[in-house]
Amino acid sequence: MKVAIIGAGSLGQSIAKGLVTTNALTTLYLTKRNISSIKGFEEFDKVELTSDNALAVKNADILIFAVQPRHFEAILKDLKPLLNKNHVIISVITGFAISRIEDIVGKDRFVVRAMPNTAASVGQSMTCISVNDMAKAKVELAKTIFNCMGRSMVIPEEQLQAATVICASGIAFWMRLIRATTQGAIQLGFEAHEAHELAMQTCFGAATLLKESGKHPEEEIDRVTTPSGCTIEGLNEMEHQGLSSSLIKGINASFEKINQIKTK
Ligand SMILES: NC(=O)C1=CN([C@@H]2O[C@H](COP(=O)(O)OP(=O)(O)OC[C@H]3O[C@@H](n4cnc5c(N)ncnc54)[C@H](O)[C@@H]3O)[C@@H](O)[C@H]2O)C=CC1
Ligand SMILES: O=C(O)[C@@H]1CCC=N1
Repeated sequence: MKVAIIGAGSLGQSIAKGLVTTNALTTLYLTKRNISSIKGFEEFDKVELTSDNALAVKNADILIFAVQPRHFEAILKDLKPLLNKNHVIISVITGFAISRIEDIVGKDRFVVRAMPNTAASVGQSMTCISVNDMAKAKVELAKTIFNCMGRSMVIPEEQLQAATVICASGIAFWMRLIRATTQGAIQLGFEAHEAHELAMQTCFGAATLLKESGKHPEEEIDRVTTPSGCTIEGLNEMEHQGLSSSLIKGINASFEKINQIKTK
């Protein structure tokens, strides 16, 4: 695979970190207007850094666009003359519909819209993928790419905005929950670094329990809650204060906002 990431900013670099150790990769082009901040990637033999998008497009088969939404249209229009029928065009750009990409490159091109998250950099992204009609033949390839940096799920494009809230913004939501748990632990007497480790590893353990057992969260909750014990006391107080409700409302607010964001 020869891959180019056009726009190696925050998300583009997370994807690059997830991809760089993949054996299937022969070359990874990283483009950015000013490449001085990504020099660290030079330590990888397979990585080529350039500010020349055209060079990357000419030399790669798989193009991952990770620029800001407002820049995407102009960049794609510029590169259009260089695109050939074998290129797989992958956009990770929020809110930019496949139909808008097809309007620029044509319906006869392989177009994939994907939404990874920043945990791609540590091989733990949850990436949702949608494809145009042409790229139905490239679904396995798209999954292979994103499975290199975590797990992936193919979903209808109509659900991609919701997936962005749950999985991409979701990283921030979970961070805030971990942070709040840390604050609670400090109040109970732990040093900040200890509190952070306790919160993080407990969160990791909870997710791993569900992943490995396939159980519903309530089943695992039942195993922890001693009758009249401290867990149910804490859980009930959290619910009286609206824990589940505030999370659900936050997710809905985020979804309303993402549907208002104009990408032009
Ligand atoms: N899935 C996720 O977790 C997230 C997704 N996003 C989406 O990912 C996309 C990228 O977001 P970020 O990485 O946060 O943005 P960013 O601003 O960090 O990265 C964009 C990069 O594109 C580069 N760039 C701009 N014009 C260029 C050009 N003509 N040629 C080559 N490179 C160019 C910029 O120098 C910058 O490094 C956005 O569309 C955003 O909506 C953003 C944050 C999180
Ligand atoms: O906050 C945002 O709007 C973008 C989309 C998902 C993550 N970051």
